[in-house]
Amino acid sequence: MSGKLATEYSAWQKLQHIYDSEHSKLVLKELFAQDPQRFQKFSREFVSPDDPSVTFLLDFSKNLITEPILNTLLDLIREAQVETYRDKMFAGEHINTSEDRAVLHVALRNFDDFKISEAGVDEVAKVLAHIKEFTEAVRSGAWKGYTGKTIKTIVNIGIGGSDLGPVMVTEALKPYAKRDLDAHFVSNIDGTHLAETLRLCDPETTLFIIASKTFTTQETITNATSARDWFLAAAKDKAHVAKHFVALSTNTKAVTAFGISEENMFQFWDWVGGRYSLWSAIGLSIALVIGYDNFEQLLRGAHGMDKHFKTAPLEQNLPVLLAVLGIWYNDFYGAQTHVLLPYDQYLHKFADYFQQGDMESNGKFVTKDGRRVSYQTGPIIWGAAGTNGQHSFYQLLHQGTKLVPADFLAPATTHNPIANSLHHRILLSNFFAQPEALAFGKTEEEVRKELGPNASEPLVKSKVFEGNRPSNSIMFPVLTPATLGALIALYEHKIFTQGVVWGINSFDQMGVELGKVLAKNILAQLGKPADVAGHDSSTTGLIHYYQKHRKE
Ligand SMILES: O=P(O)(O)OC[C@H]1O[C@@H](O)[C@@H](O)[C@@H](O)[C@@H]1O
Repeated sequence: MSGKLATEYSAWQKLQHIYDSEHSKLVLKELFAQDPQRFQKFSREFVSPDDPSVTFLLDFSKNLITEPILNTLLDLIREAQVETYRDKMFAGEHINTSEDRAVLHVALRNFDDFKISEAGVDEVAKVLAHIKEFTEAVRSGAWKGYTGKTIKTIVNIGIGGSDLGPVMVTEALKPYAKRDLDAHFVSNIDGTHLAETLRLCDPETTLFIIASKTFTTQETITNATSARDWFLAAAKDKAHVAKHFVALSTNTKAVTAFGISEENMFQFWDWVGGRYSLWSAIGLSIALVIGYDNFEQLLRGAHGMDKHFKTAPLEQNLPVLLAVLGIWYNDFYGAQTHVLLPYDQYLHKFADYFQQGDMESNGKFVTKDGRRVSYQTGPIIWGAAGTNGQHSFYQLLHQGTKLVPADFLAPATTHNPIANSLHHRILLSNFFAQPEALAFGKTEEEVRKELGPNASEPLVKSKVFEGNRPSNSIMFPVLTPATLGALIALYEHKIFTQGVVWGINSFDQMGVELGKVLAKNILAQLGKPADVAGHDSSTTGLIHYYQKHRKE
């Protein structure tokens, strides 16, 4: 990010030239046939520098690249000074320029390796100790509710980054969960979300965790207030709130104004972005569910990836490799989306999580110095856990008209080896088969041979798979807290790397503000038709329809 538009880098121009002159010749079937070493050349094994059990394989050989293309993509990384900006991030420089903030989620999982001087970094260990002490008290039953009973249910109330990370990780690490502690997550302002959750809760045994970096988010504060009203309807005395409500926030003033005392508040800092905050106090619900030691393992796993990202040479650097492959398709092939396909039911929220992680970070059309980009920035992220997607949207992946680069992820060992691991073998056979089918397809000739001479032309054509559809495959031995931490950090740093190349600020989210302001204005006008003013005819018509038909 040298103040240049990405298109101004000479490596970018070279890549455009390569794409224009060579892309029709980049055929996976041929590339594999020509080079028996292709898998060896284009796969890397990550072994955490901190813990050799944290390891995974990235196979990126089924991508539309050659060695010269990869080298040119890495030249782009050099020219955009990604390593310099990476080091600035790790050093605590204020690389979030629009908000004048450091970007230090890496400091939340640092365990003393990197020296970072930024206010608050020296308090990380203290907050972790608070999380440890509190989670142990709740999990052991020492923490009692207002009638002396132990906590059986936790309800995290938060939205966006104060929800998606805890939801994704508690789902992913269920094998490590305390099964007699129910965890619920309420995010939507739709009263249905809270009402249906409260049906499952007993005020005497429920702990509410109010998670909000700003503690001003309309949805969260409204849900928290209604939850407190529900609680007080049973508990009567406001003094009991202290045993049933804790807050995770950077805003002490608003937390205490809400009625939660400072000792029940878990602090974090403005240098933790919402979508990078599961490592902070926002992870309290994770620590409650899986226990503090496992939560720390998650952090340590991420730290191992941080070290790798910071020190590994570019051609070995996994986040960098994923980033350049994404740029190749996004900016040269014109792919609009990127699909995340974990073959692990425990990772069924992984794509939802990185929808915010990636799209809120890199969905931007203005560079850091205010120029309109002339190229594509962040892709649309989507996905679902395998094999479900195969019976739904994979048709388009295989035979649609769009190029959809895919990441397949799977553990070699399942936590649930039922039927002698038959389920897992079937799952993995699909995990191996799908990238193979995408890459190599099925020719017309093969279809004809299969159908015989009497097959109709349309039938033959409809059964052809053109192939040449790229994917990455990531395999790991087993989904442990540390492995998950490393995987999340892998994608975080991929997003960072792409943001630097595109010249955008990956760490603000100005695009979420306009809708909030308009909604606030409209809320004040919902009373009667005469109050509805200042809108276009469509918006006015919609509000009038609501006013005519509502029954409250
Ligand atoms: O944690 P709080 O402050 O409630 O924010 C919750 C979410 O709000 C949204 O508008 C975005 O800005 C997200 O990045 C953020 O995670």
